[in-house]
Amino acid sequence: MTRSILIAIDGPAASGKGTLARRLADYFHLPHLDTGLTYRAVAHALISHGLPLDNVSAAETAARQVDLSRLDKHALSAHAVGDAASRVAVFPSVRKILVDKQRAFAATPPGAVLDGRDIGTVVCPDADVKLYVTASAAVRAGRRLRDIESRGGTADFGEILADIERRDARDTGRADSPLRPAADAHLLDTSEMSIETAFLAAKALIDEALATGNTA
Ligand SMILES: Nc1ncnc2c1ncn2[C@@H]1O[C@H](COP(=O)(O)OP(=O)(O)O)[C@@H](O)[C@H]1O
Ligand SMILES: Nc1ccn([C@@H]2O[C@H](COP(=O)(O)OP(=O)(O)O)[C@@H](O)[C@H]2O)c(=O)n1
Repeated sequence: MTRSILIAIDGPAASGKGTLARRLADYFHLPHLDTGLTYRAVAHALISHGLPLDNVSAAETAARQVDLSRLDKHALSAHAVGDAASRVAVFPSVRKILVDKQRAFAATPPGAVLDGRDIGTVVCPDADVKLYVTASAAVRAGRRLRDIESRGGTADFGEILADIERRDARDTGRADSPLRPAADAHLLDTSEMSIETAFLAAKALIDEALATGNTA
């Protein structure tokens, strides 16, 4: 019987963690969960009902209704929904509801790849391998701008950069589960890496950790 493999990937907005997580999940034949979508789904539900993002009890209700098998990446992908998600993500009661669902996903054989902000530190502290993916804020803003333009939208680089820096500050500065690398995470700065180079670097780290049993 093959053992379960759990890969935890964290990092700031537009660092490339989702792209990397999908490639690794495909390569290692593991299910993938983009945990950012769970926070986006809560924010999207509040916005759709015209409710303020600091309505904690409505956010808790929306969090309870999140169904991991029905997360609509396309509907939740807007840049503004990411910002709104980081506002509901500060509430510990909302986090607890979502983290319980994320842990259940991670605990199901044959393992999984999860990406987010607190996977290596809080959701799956016993993951086999932990990666912390970064890139400079300017590189990340450029990537997000290209994302928006590729969907036919327009945006200003300076505004996207300011949004990214504000979100970084909110995610690293919150009291509950702030964004930070786990002590045993492998750091991967993709500022100067192509998607393929980042994938090969991550795969090498994971292959080595699994072969030596020297997992995170
Ligand atoms: N190493 C890379 N080099 C260039 N572009 C990248 C790289 N990694 C990801 N991207 C692109 O940057 C954008 C953001 O990547 P994504 O994986 O969605 O980031 P995150 O999940 O961290 O928000 C996507 O358009 C993706 O194709
Ligand atoms: N595990 C996670 C994942 C996302 N989040 C929050 O949800 C927001 C949106 O996450 P995301 O991963 O979809 O954002 P992007 O990196 O795709 O821009 C983040 O800015 C965090 O505030 C979180 O707190 N914990």
